[in-house]
Amino acid sequence: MPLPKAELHLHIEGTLEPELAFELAARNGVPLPYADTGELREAYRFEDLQSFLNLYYELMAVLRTERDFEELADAYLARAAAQGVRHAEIFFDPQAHLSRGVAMGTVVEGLWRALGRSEERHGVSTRLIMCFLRDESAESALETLEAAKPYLDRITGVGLDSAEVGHPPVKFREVYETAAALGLRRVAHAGEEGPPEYITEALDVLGIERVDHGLRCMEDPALVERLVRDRVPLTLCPLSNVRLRTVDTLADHPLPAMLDAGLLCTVNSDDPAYFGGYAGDNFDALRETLFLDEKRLRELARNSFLASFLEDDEELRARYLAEVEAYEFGA
Ligand SMILES: Nc1ncnc2[nH]cnc12
Ligand SMILES: [Zn+2]
Repeated sequence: MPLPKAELHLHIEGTLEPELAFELAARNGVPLPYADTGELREAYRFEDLQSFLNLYYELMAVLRTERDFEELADAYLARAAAQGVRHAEIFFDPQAHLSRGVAMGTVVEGLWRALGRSEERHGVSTRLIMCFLRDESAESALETLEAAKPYLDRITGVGLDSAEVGHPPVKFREVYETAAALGLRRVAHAGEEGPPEYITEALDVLGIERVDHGLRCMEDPALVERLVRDRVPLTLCPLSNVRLRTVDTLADHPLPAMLDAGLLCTVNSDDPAYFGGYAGDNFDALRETLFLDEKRLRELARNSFLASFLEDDEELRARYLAEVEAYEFGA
């Protein structure tokens, strides 16, 4: 039985496996510039975040109907459950669909068909987090939030993703203020490729409650001290960092140093179809390469539930935390 965990940094569009991409391409009559899944997999060699994003946005063209989004989410939930994920807070990128003529309702209702029955079917509770693309304008983000208003009962929070460098958090001050006034939780990618100042700005200006990635905080000791003091969770994605060359190798990953510094770190898969593994694969890789012991692995699992947005169901959080404490490694 795998270690119970929550996944807090997962782009649903990044769970599109090559096989499903080809199936949806055929069903929807969308041409793909790859002969087969093998040739597509060959394209999964990334130089940096942008080279990955180019493929990520290209392949999304196959997602067109509610049924497509439902099947995408259902496939992810099945895989995640098999790797011990008990709770998933799932990002989606509506602007990448709206710009292709796919309506907000198609995306949210499609995802909801899978999420709404996930506890029953997969034993995984879920939340949805709507991300704004930071390389799009602030006006576009505001329009996206407006378009999401009829679906806010299904959306727990907002996030910020896509190309980071050159797109500082301050650009999105207004949309985050509006989101907060609507009662939405706030997270943002910061310090993945961008400098530690973006993390500070996202905390100060956007009022984020969790930092997605946050890797580069280690360059700023005062920021680390603040994150430790305020117990701000970081959603790290180790296999993603290796594939996008944010770290040279997994052995060089700062996660052990971050835990030693007292940071509230969690481990997540980001875009598992592209980066070589789901949540459990990330845990396994850390255990094998960074020699994390049982105490550390349990800490990471505990952190994932502590950092989750389960304030609306503390009983469920307590149940998950009890599962983590009772977990027997090797059993
Ligand atoms: N790792 C990542 N960073 C920024 N934007 C993303 N969109 C999907 N994955 C992402
Ligand atoms: Zn991400």
